[in-house]
Parts: sequence; C-alpha cells; structure tokens
Amino acid sequence: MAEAMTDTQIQQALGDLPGWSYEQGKLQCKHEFAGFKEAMSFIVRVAFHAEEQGHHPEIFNVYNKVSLSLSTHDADGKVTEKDVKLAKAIASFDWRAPK
Ligand SMILES: C[C@H](O)[C@H](O)[C@H]1CNC2=NC(N)=NC(=O)C2=N1
Repeated sequence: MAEAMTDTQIQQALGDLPGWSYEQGKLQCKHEFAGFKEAMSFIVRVAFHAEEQGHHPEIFNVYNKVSLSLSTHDADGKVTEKDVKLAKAIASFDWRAPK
C-alpha cells in the first residue's frame, strides 16, 4: 500500500511542478498545443515515461488540448510520491508550441 501525501506535502511538491495543480484530490495539468498532432506527440511522450515508471495518468484530449490527472490506486486514489515523480518527469519535457 503506497502512502498518501498530506496536503502540506503536496503543496510543497507543487513548488517544483510548474503547470501542475492539486484539484479534486489529484495532481492535474492542462496544456494547449499548436494542433492535434502536437497534442498527440505530447501524449505519446507522456506514455513512454508512464510505462517506464509503471504509473499511468488519466489522459483527456480534445483536439489541441490535453489534460492529465494523477493519483495512486494503491493508496485509495490519493496522491503519493509516485504521482509527484511522474509529474516531475512530464513537467521537465512539457512544451507548448506557439500558436
Ligand atoms: C499493476 C500496475 O502496476 C498498477 O495497477 C499500476 C499501473 N499504473 C498506475 N497508474 C497510476 N496513476 N496509479 C496507479 O496506482 C497505478 N498502478
């Protein structure tokens, strides 16, 4: 059973996670890209990191917009260090092409 982080720990972690927020009990980010292909490229890149970490975000896409949500099933759907780790990997490569 993974250990849930406290609200204080999550707020601290968000300091190193540009573009991420804590909403509805999950780590979330929303990005807008130049078009559908750019959005899908971002999703595929997220997929490789997710698979490597054995941890997978909920992914929602509409055309050029992508929303990601992260929580840990193993901790009753709460946020754990596993979510922060994947969010950091994603934040480190996130890009937004000029529209
Ligand atoms: C067995 C498998 O590793 C688990 O179900 C993993 C897969 N990916 C996961 N992804 C996320 N975001 N949370 C999990 O708890 C989780 N569990």
